[in-house]
Amino acid sequence: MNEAASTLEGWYALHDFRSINWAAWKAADDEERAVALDELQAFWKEWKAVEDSSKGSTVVYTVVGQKADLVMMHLRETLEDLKAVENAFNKTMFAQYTTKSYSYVSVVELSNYLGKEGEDPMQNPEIIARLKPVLPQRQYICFYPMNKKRELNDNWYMLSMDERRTMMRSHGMIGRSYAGKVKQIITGSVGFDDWEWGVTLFADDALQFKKLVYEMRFDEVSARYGEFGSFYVGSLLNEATLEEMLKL
Ligand code: VOV
Repeated sequence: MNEAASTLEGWYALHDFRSINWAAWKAADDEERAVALDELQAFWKEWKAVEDSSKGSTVVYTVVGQKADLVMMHLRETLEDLKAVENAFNKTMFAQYTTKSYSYVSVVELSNYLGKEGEDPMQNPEIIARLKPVLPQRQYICFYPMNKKRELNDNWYMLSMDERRTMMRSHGMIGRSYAGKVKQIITGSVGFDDWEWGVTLFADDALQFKKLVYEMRFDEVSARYGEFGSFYVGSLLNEATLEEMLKL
């Protein structure tokens, strides 16, 4: 049997995409809308408290285009915690004015391709911080799921560890040239969702997503072995910008 990469897992992730039912939102009266918004703002404060107690992290972004209107990305310690936050949102008044567009379940993952020999990664605070990250509040988010191919001639999983490591090194070099411009969070979803990984990128300049993803398309690991799902892009929401977005 070929050597599997060993992986480290951190917080569980839920990307929860919702669309706003504008007809229902507009049909509600002022008081109903105010109650829904208040409840949502209170809920948001609870997410912040979870983050302050280092038990998870949440960010909320708009989604541009018709795939969804917003995405709540939650990181939590367990799948039960993720389900609880999803349920709690579903029970809010605001949720009645939304429909479910898409969701993605995964877990923050690091692989050992570029790890240092002989080092126990769990003793490295940088690794721990990457496994349980506070999600960045950059202006833009980009999310897409992906696989590595398992076709007869292009089967990632039949390559030797050395071949995969060489390609991942090249991948990492391209990624590193975007340091400070794009922050990536890779979440593994084998056994959890329809694709093998979720890729979540954060940047203050959305064009850097295009440049990075395009450049990676020429790199063997993506050019030859990458398969990609739908892309979602949007901008950061906070309590104030959410209110602005929902104002009639
Ligand atoms: C912002 C830049 C950036 C940087 C610095 C970066 C670096 C690295 C390193 C060092 C490593 C390996 C160790 C680890 O950390 O796990 C990875 C791992 C991974 N990556 Fe990456 N990646 C980036 C960015 C980045 C992008 C944009 C994509 C999407 C690919 C594309 O074509 O659209 C991606 C994918 C992945 C995946 C799916 C994995 C897991 C592969 C596996 O087989 O296990 N990644 N990645």
